[in-house]
Amino acid sequence: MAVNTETEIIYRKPVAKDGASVWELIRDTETLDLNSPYCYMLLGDYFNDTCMIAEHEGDIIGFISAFRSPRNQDRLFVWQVAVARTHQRQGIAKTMLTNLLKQKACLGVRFIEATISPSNMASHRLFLSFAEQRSIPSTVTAGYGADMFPDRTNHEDEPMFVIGPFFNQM
Ligand SMILES: CC(=O)NCC[C@H](N)C(=O)O
Repeated sequence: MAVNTETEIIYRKPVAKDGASVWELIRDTETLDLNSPYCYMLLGDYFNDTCMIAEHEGDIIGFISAFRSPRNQDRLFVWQVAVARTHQRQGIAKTMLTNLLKQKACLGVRFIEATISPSNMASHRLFLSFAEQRSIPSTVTAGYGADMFPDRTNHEDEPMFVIGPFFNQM
């Protein structure tokens, strides 16, 4: 059942104690690589300046994780974008990404990088509409091919989308 939450969503940085709930959200979306709960705690503890939570009535219903590339500070790698099935198609992912780019930690970002597998249609829509609406160029490179993953995981290709350059100031 979709929930109409136009005015009730809270957007905030994650903290370590959100790790278990984020893990459950990623698990339940069934479209992303499920990292360990420990990984999501670390993201909430050490990388939360470039991550965002969407919360509705106390439940975590959206999550975006990202970090500035250590070797190229003008690039923001967006790792995962997830929205609960009950809250999809309401612009929550777009709002999380937009809010994330407004964070001080994203000042000066000129490129967004993300790997998006062919079946991840939600992220395809998110990033391509982000680029189109701002008339920002986007390119796709090989990224991480299916052959890089262990044989029995049947993992899809993870082509790398690069959006930019764009001017991201507060
Ligand atoms: C943008 C996005 O959500 N990419 C997912 C990459 C990968 N399949 C993962 O789930 O971490």
